[in-house]
Parts: sequence; C-alpha cells; structure tokens
Amino acid sequence: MFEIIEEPLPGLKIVKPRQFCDDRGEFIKTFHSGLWKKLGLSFALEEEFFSVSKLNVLRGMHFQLPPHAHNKVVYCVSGSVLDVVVDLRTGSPTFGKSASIELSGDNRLIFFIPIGFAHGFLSLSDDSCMIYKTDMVYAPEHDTGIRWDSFGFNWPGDSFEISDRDQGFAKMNEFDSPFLFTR
Ligand SMILES: Cc1cn([C@H]2C[C@H](O)[C@@H](COP(=O)(O)OP(=O)(O)O[C@H]3O[C@@H](C)C(=O)[C@@H](O)[C@H]3O)O2)c(=O)[nH]c1=O
Repeated sequence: MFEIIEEPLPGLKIVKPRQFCDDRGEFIKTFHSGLWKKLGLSFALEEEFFSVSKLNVLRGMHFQLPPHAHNKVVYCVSGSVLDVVVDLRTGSPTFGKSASIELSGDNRLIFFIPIGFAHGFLSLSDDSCMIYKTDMVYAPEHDTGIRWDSFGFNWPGDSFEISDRDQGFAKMNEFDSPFLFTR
C-alpha cells in the first residue's frame, strides 16, 4: 500500500502510495497510521491544510520552533512544485545540506519531513495545490523560517513571487538552531 522509495537525507522519506485505477479514474490512500508505523513513520495527525499557488510562487523556508516543532507530510494533488528542504539539526552529518524533489499531481509522491528541517517550494505551474499534514497545531508565535536564498540552493528561474514575510527571515548563517540531531 505504501513504499518508501528514497531517503534523500537522514530522516527524510519519499513515500509512494498505491494507485487504484479503473474506468472512473483513480483512488489513492495518502495516510494510514498503522501501515506508516510499520514503515517506521510515526505520525499522529493534528492538523491539515492546503495552499494553491501560481507559477513561480516561492513559499518558504518554514518550520515551527520547539516546543511546537512538527513533523510534516506534504504532497501535490494538482500542478507541480519543486519541493525543497534544508537540514537545520545541529550535529547532523548533513547539517546545512538541502534536498529537493518534484512533487506533482502526476507523480503522486508523498514527502515526509521530520522536525529539524526547513521546508519550502517553488510552484512550477499555475495551479499547484499542496496538501499538508502536521502532528502539532499551528502556533503563530513559533512559526518562522530562514531566507529562501541563504543556504546555497540553486532555485531554477530568475523571477519569483515571494511574500514580504518570507523575504524578511534571517539567513541560514544567522539562525541559531534549537534543533538537535538524534539517531
Ligand atoms: C501555516 C498557517 C498559516 N495560517 C495563516 C497565516 C496567514 O494569515 C495565512 C498565510 O500564511 P503563510 O503566509 O505562512 O502561508 P504559507 O507561506 O503558504 O505557509 C506554508 O508554507 C509552506 C512552505 C509550509 O511548509 C507550510 O507549513 C506553511 O508554513 O494563513 C494559519 O492560519 N494556519 C497555518 O497553519
């Protein structure tokens, strides 16, 4: 039903859900707590939301600070995005490294992003709908980020639509990370 097809950096998982196709269309299960647990993905859903983005919208790089830090599950149900994460875990062998993957309504991939990563994406189409699941509710005073252009990632393109809030975040090298790497 679910298969982990890649672990781009320690703790990050790309999950491929099973697709049931028939004459009517498709059926795809995106989460099952028991089956995910068997795969080593412990995730207690608390909140779910989605966003729709136009072409070249860039959102990120976001996370919630402790004690409201959260694991996040994201996937794209229409359009496509270049999804990007960066490792903020002090002591991690991959601290400061980023990983990216295309998520789309066509490839149906699901990205599990553990606590300690900043997350963002660039919309590659005019109707990119991203679904999010988190295991800690939104805490506005702990919801923050680092600047999208401060960790050496080569975003494709040269003109992006970015919120004022996202433009105002601290740079990666100015950020004093509270996240610790644990095996
Ligand atoms: C994230 C969030 C925002 N909001 C509100 C705050 C604001 O008025 C409006 C839009 O918020 P933002 O500008 O932060 O939305 P956005 O930039 O799309 O934020 C999202 O970006 C991606 C990259 C993520 O990883 C998500 O977790 C989330 O942080 O929605 C909530 O009420 N609940 C939430 O959980």
